[in-house]
Amino acid sequence: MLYIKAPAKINLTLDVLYKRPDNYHEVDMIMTTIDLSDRIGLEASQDGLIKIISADRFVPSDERNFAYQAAKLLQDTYGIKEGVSITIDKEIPIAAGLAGGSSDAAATLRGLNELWNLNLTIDELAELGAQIGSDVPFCVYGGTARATGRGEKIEELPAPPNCWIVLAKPKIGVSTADVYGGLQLDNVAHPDTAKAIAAIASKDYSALCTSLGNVLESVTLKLHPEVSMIKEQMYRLGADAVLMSGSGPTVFGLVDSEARIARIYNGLRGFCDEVYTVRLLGERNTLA
Ligand SMILES: C[C@@](CO)(OP(=O)(O)O)[C@H](O)COP(=O)(O)OP(=O)(O)OC[C@H]1O[C@@H](n2ccc(N)nc2=O)[C@H](O)[C@@H]1O
Ligand SMILES: Nc1ncnc2c1ncn2[C@@H]1O[C@H](COP(=O)(O)OP(=O)(O)O)[C@@H](O)[C@H]1O
Repeated sequence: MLYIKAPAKINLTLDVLYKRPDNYHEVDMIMTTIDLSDRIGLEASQDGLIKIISADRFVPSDERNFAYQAAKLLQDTYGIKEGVSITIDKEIPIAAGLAGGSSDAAATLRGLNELWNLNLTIDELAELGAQIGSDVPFCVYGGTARATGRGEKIEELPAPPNCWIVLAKPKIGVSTADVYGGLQLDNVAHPDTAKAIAAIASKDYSALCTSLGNVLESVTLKLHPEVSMIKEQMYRLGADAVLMSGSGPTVFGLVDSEARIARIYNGLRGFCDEVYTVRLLGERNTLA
């Protein structure tokens, strides 16, 4: 069995420029991976079948699973006759704005490249991944990147300044399509992406904290007031900066002192079931 880590991402910035004729939105965002990961196990089989095994009943076990789609795409594109059993140990909350499904697909692409001896480059894997979802190319590379286009054009960035991340996920699932669909671009505050990139380049933690922004908050916070409540609570408990990740509803806070982490974590546990303290991974994935 080959095991691969599939880390979650957060969006440090998420700007939407305009709606495109293909119904996607042109985005400009900074994403970075965190050490909250699913674990993907891959076992080759000779029957040609793709099987999904997961103890989590919310993980689709058929062709709706993005990891299934990744394996099928490789089989169809390269005429692979082998099959694979894909075991997904789910740690990343589902439909949370953390790209769990996309990361499972990306890890499956990286792992099957090795298991099926395909010898594809990481750029080729990322290009294939774009056929599965807009966040998959970023997840193939991992690390920290600016993503443009519909999210599939990836430009590597250096690791952000060292800090802790507190994540809190309210008990609601959010549909990415619904959130983009509800966006009204004439009345949103756009993040300063260039300032955030400069802050990352110079490892300036304070400047990074003041340059976070996500235009999708304008939609999700209106639909789900509990997300605003969690943001306020995180600020009150002492986080240096707080933002919703992706289309939500997960909220993350940046903290640069270990001493404050326990207070924020414990304070949030009072009224939110799913709270995590994680580190930024910063650097890119190795190929497998
Ligand atoms: C918002 C973000 C930010 O990282 O993440 P999540 O909240 O999903 O984690 C992404 O843009 C989500 O990417 P992903 O979840 O891969 O989306 P896709 O499967 O490609 O698209 C789902 C739907 O979202 C909308 N969509 C997605 C990407 C984009 N640039 N414009 C869009 O309008 C489209 O309606 C599309 O049909
Ligand atoms: N491997 C997978 N893990 C989780 N969800 C998956 C997976 N494959 C497909 N999905 C579907 O993708 C949807 C979005 O899930 P996810 O990727 O976790 O969230 P998000 O798009 O908010 O980052 C879910 O509703 C789920 O049914």
